[in-house]
Amino acid sequence: MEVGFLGLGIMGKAMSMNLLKNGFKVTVWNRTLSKCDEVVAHGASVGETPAEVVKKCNITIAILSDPAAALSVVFDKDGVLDQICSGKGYIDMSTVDPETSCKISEAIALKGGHFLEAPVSGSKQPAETGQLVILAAGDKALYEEAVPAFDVLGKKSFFLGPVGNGAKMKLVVNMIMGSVMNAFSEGLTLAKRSGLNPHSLLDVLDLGGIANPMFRGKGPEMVKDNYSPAFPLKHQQKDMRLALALGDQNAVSMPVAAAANEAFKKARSMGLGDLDFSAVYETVKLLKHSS
Ligand SMILES: NC(=O)C1=CN([C@@H]2O[C@H](COP(=O)(O)OP(=O)(O)OC[C@H]3O[C@@H](n4cnc5c(N)ncnc54)[C@H](OP(=O)(O)O)[C@@H]3O)[C@@H](O)[C@H]2O)C=CC1
Ligand SMILES: O=CCCC(=O)O
Repeated sequence: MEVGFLGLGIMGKAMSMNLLKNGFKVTVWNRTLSKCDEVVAHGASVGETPAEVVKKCNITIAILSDPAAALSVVFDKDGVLDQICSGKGYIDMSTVDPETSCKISEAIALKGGHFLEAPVSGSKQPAETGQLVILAAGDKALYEEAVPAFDVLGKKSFFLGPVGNGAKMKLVVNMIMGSVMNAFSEGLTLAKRSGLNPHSLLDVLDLGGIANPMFRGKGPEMVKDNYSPAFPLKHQQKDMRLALALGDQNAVSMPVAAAANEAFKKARSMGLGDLDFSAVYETVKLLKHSS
């Protein structure tokens, strides 16, 4: 199977390499073209523009930073819309808001093409090992056609119905994750400030009812102040912002998520946006004792 792949950031690079490893023919494009070199060394071809990739491949996957990037790659000159047509499918795996997905879907349908949104749960390591959770919605026939690729990229795929439902599910999940990360940061700080060993806290948490892979994976690194990026903090803050907008639209009061969003904004203002989202811990540590 031949697929196009747009966007070779942390996720896109790992996912396209994984497709190559599993025998797919892959043609890649990235805004900064030099980032294609490593995947090309592993057998990928390069397209000079998104349009060139779509022209060559019947299915093109994208995973880009945010709604502005997702829209630009489709609508700008030499973008996806230039070449999408009947018989071709476009799958956007970026985390965006439902409105962005719907806008892309409508434009592609007008050209006779097929669209699926398919944001993912899971981060750099699950992307490298094909253990993502795929939250697809939109064109069911395209979903079925993409299952062989999804089976390589993920451990489980969900088809959630009409376009927008994948984006909504992803935003709800990441809203919860961002709020939990803030509570975890406060807990680690409280443990340390009150004289406890933070490693003991991690051991206790890992044996209880709120044990989870995030505490297990990120906790020891946070204690070492290591925020090497798997999921960049700027993207987590984008997801909180988009989830809060979804809350506005649905009149859902979300004070916990709103406070978490403020902490991620604070972290961005401290220049931590390109670090892992666990660097929000630094905003809690920053608050000094008042007595
Ligand atoms: N990292 C993670 O753990 C996860 C991330 N996600 C989501 O996946 C998406 C990608 O994340 P990740 O790989 O971490 O992000 P990165 O920041 O590592 O990569 C972002 C990608 O988007 C491209 N890009 C940014 N702006 C534009 C633009 N205007 N036009 C074209 N391309 C653009 C970048 O190109 P260039 O190289 O030129 O800058 C790069 O390829 C995001 O929506 C994120 O929320 C979802 C699950 C997990
Ligand atoms: O969107 C990013 C999700 C990161 C994760 O699930 O660990």
